[in-house]
Parts: sequence; C-alpha cells; structure tokens
Amino acid sequence: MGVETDIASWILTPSDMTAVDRDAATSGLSSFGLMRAAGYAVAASALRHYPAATRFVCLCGVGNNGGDAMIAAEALTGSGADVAVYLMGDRARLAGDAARAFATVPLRSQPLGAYVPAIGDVVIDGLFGAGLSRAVSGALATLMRAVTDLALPVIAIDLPSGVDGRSGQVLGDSFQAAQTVTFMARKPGHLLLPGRTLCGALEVVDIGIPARIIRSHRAPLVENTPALWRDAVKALDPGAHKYRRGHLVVFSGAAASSGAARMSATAGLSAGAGLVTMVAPTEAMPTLAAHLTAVMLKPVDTDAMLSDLIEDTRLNAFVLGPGFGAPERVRRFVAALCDRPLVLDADGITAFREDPQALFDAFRGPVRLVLTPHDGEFSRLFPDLAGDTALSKIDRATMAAARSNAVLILKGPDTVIAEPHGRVAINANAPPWLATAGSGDVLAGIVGAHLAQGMPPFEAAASAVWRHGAAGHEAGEGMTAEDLLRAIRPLPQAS
Ligand SMILES: NC(=O)C1=CN([C@@H]2O[C@H](COP(=O)(O)OP(=O)(O)OC[C@H]3O[C@@H](n4cnc5c(N)ncnc54)[C@H](O)[C@@H]3O)[C@@H](O)[C@H]2O)[C@@H](O)CC1
Ligand SMILES: [K+]
Repeated sequence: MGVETDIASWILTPSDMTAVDRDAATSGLSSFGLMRAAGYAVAASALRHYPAATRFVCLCGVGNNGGDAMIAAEALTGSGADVAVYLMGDRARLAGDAARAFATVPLRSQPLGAYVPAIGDVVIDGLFGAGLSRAVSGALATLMRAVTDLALPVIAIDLPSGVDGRSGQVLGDSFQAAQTVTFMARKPGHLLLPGRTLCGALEVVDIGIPARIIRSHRAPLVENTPALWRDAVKALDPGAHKYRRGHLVVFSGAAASSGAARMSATAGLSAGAGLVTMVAPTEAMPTLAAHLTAVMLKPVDTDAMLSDLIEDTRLNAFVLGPGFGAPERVRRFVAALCDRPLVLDADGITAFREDPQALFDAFRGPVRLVLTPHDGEFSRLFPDLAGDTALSKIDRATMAAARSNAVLILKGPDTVIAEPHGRVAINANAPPWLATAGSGDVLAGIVGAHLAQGMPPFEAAASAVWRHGAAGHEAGEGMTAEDLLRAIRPLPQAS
C-alpha cells in the first residue's frame, strides 16, 4: 500500500498526528481498526523483507505502539511464522486500544527482561513511537545494545524506539532499524538526523485515515521536492535573453582568499544567471582575471564606488560573504545593499556576531535576505536558539527566520529551509560527500542565480538546496567543489 502521491511529501509532527487520530475517531473511524491496519502492515513488511526469519520477536511497550506490535504478532502467527511477544512494564498499565489488542490476541507475552537476543531473530520494535516522552536508559538501553551487537534486523513501528519524532534526536539510546514502517505521513524525526539514519529504509503506509483529515492538520512543513517550487520555475522564461535572466553580483575579498567567491560566481553562471559580475578590491583584479573568463570584473575599493555601482538597478541579486573577511567592510556593504535581494553567507554572517539585530533591522519589510549558516555560523547570529536543546532543527530555523525576516538555509546533511511566515522544508537529497570544502560557496552562488532570475526568496533557496544536492549525486563520491560546479543541471520543469 502506498500513500496518495499528493500527501507523499507531507510531514506531520507527532502532535499533529495525535490531532489527526482524534479527528479520525470523532469522524467515526474506529481507532482499533487503524491499529489493526497498522499492525498488519508491519507484519506484511516483516514477511516481505525477512521471509526466512527463524523467529519474529515482538517487543511491546504499554502504549499504542505496543498495541501495533501485538497485532503484528497476531498477523505473523497467522502466516505460520514463529513469534515471541515481550511486554515492557506491567500489563495492568495497558489502556485503550493497546489493552484491547492484548485482550483479543490469543498470544502469551513474557516480561521484556526475559528476552535473550539470539541470532536468527527479527525484532519488531513496538516499544515507543510517537509517545516517547523521556530518555531510554537502564535495562532497556542494555537490551538495545545487545540487539545491535548481534546485528539483529530491527523493524521499527512508526519510529525506532528512542528517536524523538519531533526532532530526530535520540533520547538516551535507540534502536538502529533496518526498516521503519510509519503511518499516513512522515514525521520530522524520519528526515532529521540522526533519526533519518536510525530509521533505515522508511515505508509510509496508508492505514485508511482520509486525506481530508490529514490535510486539515497539515503543518506548513514539507520535504524539499520540486513540487514545492515548480511553479516558481515555470514562471521563469528559459528562452529569455541573458539580460533578462538577471544580473548577479558576487563580492570577493582579497586576492589570496578569492577562491571562495570565484566558486560562487561560477556556480551563479552555471545555475542560469544571465550575467555575473565579480566585485573585488583593485588589488585582486589580476588574480581574478587570470581565473575567470565568463564572469565580468569590477573593482570596488570604497563605499562611494559601491554606491555608484549599485545605482544600476539591473543588478538584481548579490552574494556577499564567501572568502570576504573584513567584518567592518561587510557591515558597511550590507547597509548599502539592504533594499536589494542578498545572499549572506560565511564571513558575511559572522560579521554580525556582535550585533545581529542591526542586520535584522536593516532587512524589515518585504523578504529579500537569504542567510545560509551552518550550525557554527547560526550560533553566532542566534546564540539563544542554538543553545536551547528543547528546540528541534525545524524550530530553530523557523524562529530564526521570523526574527531576522530572512529566508534561512540552516545547512547540514539535513538542511532545513525556513521563511519568516512559517513555511518550512526539510531537504533530504544531499549525499554525505556534499560536505566538502567550497560546497557552501557553490550553494550561495546557486541561490544568488535563482534570485537574479526573479524567483521569490523561499523558492529560490529551496530549489537551490535541492539542485545542489542533485549536483552532488551527479558528481559522485569523492567529488570536489569544482566537480560540483560542472554537475549543476537545469531545474526540473515538467509537472
Ligand atoms: N494514526 C496513527 O498514527 C496511529 C498510531 N498508532 C500507534 O500509536 C503510537 C503512539 O501511541 P501512544 O501515544 O500510546 O505512545 P507510545 O506507544 O509511543 O508510548 C507511550 C507510552 O510509553 C511510555 N514511555 C515514553 N517514553 C518512555 C521511556 N523512555 N521509557 C519508558 N516508558 C516510556 C509512556 O509513559 C506511555 O506509557 C504510534 O507511534 C503508532 O505506533 C497506531 O495504533 C495506529 C494509528
Ligand atoms: K517503535
């Protein structure tokens, strides 16, 4: 069973999902029926992936995740498999549908402490799902390690126990699943790290909750796929003359550190900006001229020279920060550029560490600033958000976007893109080898090119992150940032 493609990119937080469940029950759907569908889907996955298992070991918690596991145990037994059921905690604590599952399924359970992991076991993890509320520790953590040490395959129900569905963080300890079967829509913890890795292969199963109910609780949170920004790409005219495909300006620092900005400028051209001008101190001109051909060069040494340059309103997007150094100069240049579409990266971000509010105040009004911090740079602008361990990466990016009135690309293997009005996307197409020197400079240049072509900042940023990830796959493992530049492909146009 697959989910309706319409909702395939949706992401619901565990609290959204609780509300969905409640509304499903109010609308007359049997919650026990949903549990049965969930449990049967887990059993089907287990049989599909492990037809030769010696025995399936269903580990049940006292919540509904445990109820799902008990139904899976029933279905697996019905298929002729050897099944053992272990319950964590007191049977008297079972309530609601989980209690009903244990009451109706004619299988004996043993206490979890009696389980001795053995080679040949396939573990069905129904200890905790959306209801994980505190850290896993003690005997359970020891059991998880024993299962891991024997490399037993684990099929996680909803989430690997120990992974927080809201944040993807591990609370105490967790299983490493080979497969995770979740229901109706993915949760943030399936995409954010380390949760994404701990899930193994993820299956999203339709257990029969109508899409209209899910739609009514849909948070403004999706995976970053072309569906998110396809309309903005369609609005671009691929046949436009180069002057109509925008004019991107990339600022370079001193000659010795101009490599990063060159990378951004070249990425800007590859990503479709009609024209790219590199602005740099006069002393850097010979170095830049020796390295760049299609990129135009313009010396700017003083604020007055910058003011003259930007009188040309055809210059419609700017990238400032890669290899720029000179924090004081950053601040003056940013002040001059504050009513223009600007990508602020690297040194451009760090320059505002003493007074981030000055940056945020300069960019009030229509959104035109894109910030591209990695975690370290993020903590310079938003130290309180970075230090708040209760916040998920999504919370941090959303709150930072609202505070700064900027589109935020919070980089990492699970990059989150957020805009000030609450839309958020989690990116999942980046290969691990994308984290290489110069990769961020390339990304900044792609965002700049998209802004120059007239895409709105959120769509420009999200499509750039996706395109960057796709280029990483194209360039392959072991790639350099130069390889990445050559691997930038056109944005998908078709619906
Ligand atoms: N619409 C849906 O998404 C459906 C959800 N179902 C299942 O319901 C699950 C959520 O059920 P619940 O809300 O009952 O929550 P869980 O079953 O995830 O766990 C809740 C129980 O675990 C305890 N607990 C939490 N953290 C603990 C820790 N570290 N150590 C010891 N005990 C801990 C809690 O006190 C509570 O008793 C989902 O994950 C899913 O598997 C299914 O039944 C089908 C329908
Ligand atoms: K689980």
